[in-house]
Amino acid sequence: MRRRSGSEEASLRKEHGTSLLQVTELRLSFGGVRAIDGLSFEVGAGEIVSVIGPNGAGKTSAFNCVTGFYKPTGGSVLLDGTPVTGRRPAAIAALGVSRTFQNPRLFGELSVLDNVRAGTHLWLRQSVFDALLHTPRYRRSEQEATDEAHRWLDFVGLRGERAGLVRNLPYGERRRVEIARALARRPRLLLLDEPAAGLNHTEKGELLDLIRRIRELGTAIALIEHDMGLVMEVSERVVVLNFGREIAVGGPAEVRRDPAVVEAYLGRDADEEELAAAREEVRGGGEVGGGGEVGGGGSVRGGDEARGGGKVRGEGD
Ligand SMILES: Nc1ncnc2c1ncn2[C@@H]1O[C@H](COP(=O)(O)OP(=O)(O)OP(=O)(O)O)[C@@H](O)[C@H]1O
Repeated sequence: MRRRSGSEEASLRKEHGTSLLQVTELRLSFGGVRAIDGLSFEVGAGEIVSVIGPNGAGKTSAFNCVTGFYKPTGGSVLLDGTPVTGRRPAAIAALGVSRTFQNPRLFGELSVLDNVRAGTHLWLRQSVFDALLHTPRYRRSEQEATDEAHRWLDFVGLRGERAGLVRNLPYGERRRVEIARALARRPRLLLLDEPAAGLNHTEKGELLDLIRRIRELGTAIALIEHDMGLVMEVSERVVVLNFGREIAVGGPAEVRRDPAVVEAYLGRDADEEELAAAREEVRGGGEVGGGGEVGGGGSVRGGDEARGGGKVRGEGD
């Protein structure tokens, strides 16, 4: 088990400036289940941080607390020093936090383009008066939204038809649209929840390139991912969770050597052969997609759906 020392914290700040996202002693319970149990981690401005851990470790719950979809039962979330703990998703999005979901949540009955245009409404300045009367200002801002949506679709490399319904796109393309919509919100911090799930080898390579290009824009990225090849390749820091707590943090090379990480993925009763296999998986094979899915360990699978207990919110809440 490894915790950051005070001097490590200080050098982290020096390297990345004041943390863009600072999560401290976060707690979240669903009835008797402690989904998050005193979790602390940070993301610096422009940094790529991966959050990994076995199924049920609390990764998605942590993202849901950061983005306001779940209301934590304790602890704090600071964004650029401003407390946002327990605020609503729309308020947190307006402060520059954007996200994607484990299963893309798009408006299936809208076109590809309109899905991305929806992201621009966070910053478009339109009054009800402009919209009702279709004033020149309204028409200009609508054109601006369309142009920007096209730019983001170019940026993510969308191959499919933009005027058609988003639900007719193949899965991998829908994932791109969801990232384009998140980017259209012009975030300072982008949270990606398992963006490589369901992608083929080529698509994973393209995702790796896309994540790097997003970061070049100055956007910080927090990434939940089971594909260890991708995690090891793209992350500057990796935070490892188990049972709702951080059990290790460090650079990819450091984390994959950490015995606590291998054990978390496999459980305590593993024999030598299983441990060797798990080490290999955590290592990720050095190439994108090379590590396959890392699972095992924690046995409960989470998800986005409310199953009672803690306070859960929807986006429009
Ligand atoms: N809405 C909910 N209601 C009840 N329990 C929940 C809810 N969301 C998550 N949990 C529980 O909280 C714990 C953490 O789940 P979470 O989905 O955050 O884990 P995860 O690390 O993201 O897992 P995975 O890698 O499988 O997505 C699990 O025990 C899960 O069953």
